Amino acid sequence: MDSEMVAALKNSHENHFSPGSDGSSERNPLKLPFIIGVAGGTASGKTTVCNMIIAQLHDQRVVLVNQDAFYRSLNDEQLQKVSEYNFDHPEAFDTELLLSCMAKLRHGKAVSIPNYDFKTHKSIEPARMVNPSDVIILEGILVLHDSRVRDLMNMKIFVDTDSDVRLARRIQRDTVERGRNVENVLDQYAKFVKPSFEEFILPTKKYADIIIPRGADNDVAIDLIVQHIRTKLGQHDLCKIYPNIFVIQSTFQIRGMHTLVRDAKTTKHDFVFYADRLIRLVVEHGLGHLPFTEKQITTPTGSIYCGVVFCKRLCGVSVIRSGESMENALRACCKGIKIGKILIHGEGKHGRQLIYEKLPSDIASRHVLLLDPVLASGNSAVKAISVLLSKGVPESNIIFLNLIASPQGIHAVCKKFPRLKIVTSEIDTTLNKELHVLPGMGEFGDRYFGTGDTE
Ligand SMILES: Nc1ncnc2c1ncn2[C@@H]1O[C@H](COP(=O)(O)OP(=O)(O)O)[C@@H](O)[C@H]1O
Ligand SMILES: Nc1ccn([C@@H]2O[C@H](COP(=O)(O)O)[C@@H](O)[C@H]2O)c(=O)n1
Ligand SMILES: [Mg+2]
Repeated sequence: MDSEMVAALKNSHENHFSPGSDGSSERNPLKLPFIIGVAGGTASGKTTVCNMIIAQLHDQRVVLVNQDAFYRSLNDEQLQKVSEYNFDHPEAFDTELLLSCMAKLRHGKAVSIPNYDFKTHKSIEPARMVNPSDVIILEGILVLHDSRVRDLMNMKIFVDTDSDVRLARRIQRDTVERGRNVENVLDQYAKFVKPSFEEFILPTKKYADIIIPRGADNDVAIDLIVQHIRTKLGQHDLCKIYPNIFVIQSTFQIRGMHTLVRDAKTTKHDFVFYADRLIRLVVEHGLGHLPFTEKQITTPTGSIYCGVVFCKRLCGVSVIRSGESMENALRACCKGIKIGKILIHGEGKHGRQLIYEKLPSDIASRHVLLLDPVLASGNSAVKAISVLLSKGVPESNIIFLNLIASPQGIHAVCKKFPRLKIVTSEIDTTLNKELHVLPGMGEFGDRYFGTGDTE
């Protein structure tokens, strides 16, 4: 990943659109759209980056709103002295109109947006009708300038392209598409565009969650952004429906590890390395859901530190065989933890049978961390959980840890066991006919233990 890429993706806290449980993308009028702001200097590639994001999000309803549409039309007096007009100043835009259009779109209403003409410096007929969508991308040089506009956004992006490259592109574009000559472009650039970039646009970079160096050339950044939007849209609903599903906060580090473990070309060695890293994160996160009591200690400086101690009566239970890959991480975090095993048989939609179990005799009095890296249909998980309950483990004492979970698996487990907790690192899109998770990561056990075809 590019070292310059800043990825402080924030938790969005509102009720966004997400696909239905059947994967359809019917709009639910009660959901708010996911709003992305894309700022950056002139000709940095904002419009091009947005079009790439839209193209890649082809299964979502996405709409692009350009801040340019909200340029104030020039009057005759201003037109006579157009070379003295600063189009790069925040006042050049009708931000009140932009806010009212965004408010309507945000609440699911179609809106008419002005159609700005760069040749006549005026809005022209016909205006553009924009329909409400699941994702709204607001793009323009100053979209991160006004705090009221920024506050609407769930994700803020700054496209950061070298200024010489931008000037060269601007000359090319404005002479071809915006009716200018080279002299006009250079004069305007020196007088207004460059100083306003430094005064108003560049300072808004600090508000960005993501900075994309090299604009549209940065395929990796665009791909990661698209994946993140998909994750947000897909995940949000399930987390709202089931308060007992916990998805660890997505970061580009985590997405990078998922990219490696999901890649069919990844070698066994790398698969194990990155799967282990992800497992460790999930285990640590899962342990954070155990009950704790407060404890004060004295540090070597003689100061008091108010801390916590976690419940010690634990047991890991791995679902053979993939779940055994998670045992080491659990042992590394909880010294001497007891580990039990459950083997379930049955494939596809057919029923599941318990083949073997080896559990501590006092398991009923322990908190159980159930280990299985992939939650697919949920059939095996439901069986394994039923075995634990039959041994007297209270449902609320079970934390089910996995790396990826399908929406179907989450529905199956969370509906039946609302008091148990699931901790996972990503929620995938769906299951295929064979009930394998998509996009998934293939046969986890084969890839981890080297029993498949991969090297
Ligand atoms: N990565 C790129 N390589 C080459 N040309 C590009 C690239 N990105 C954008 N352009 C071109 O540069 C010009 C400005 O890009 P655009 O996306 O319109 O920038 P902005 O919306 O930031 O002003 C356009 O003519 C576009 O086709
Ligand atoms: N009548 C106008 C209006 C705007 N500009 C310039 O457009 C730039 C913003 O558009 P980008 O696609 O480049 O982001 C801005 O820098 C204005 O100077 C113009 O020249 N004429
Ligand atoms: Mg543009």
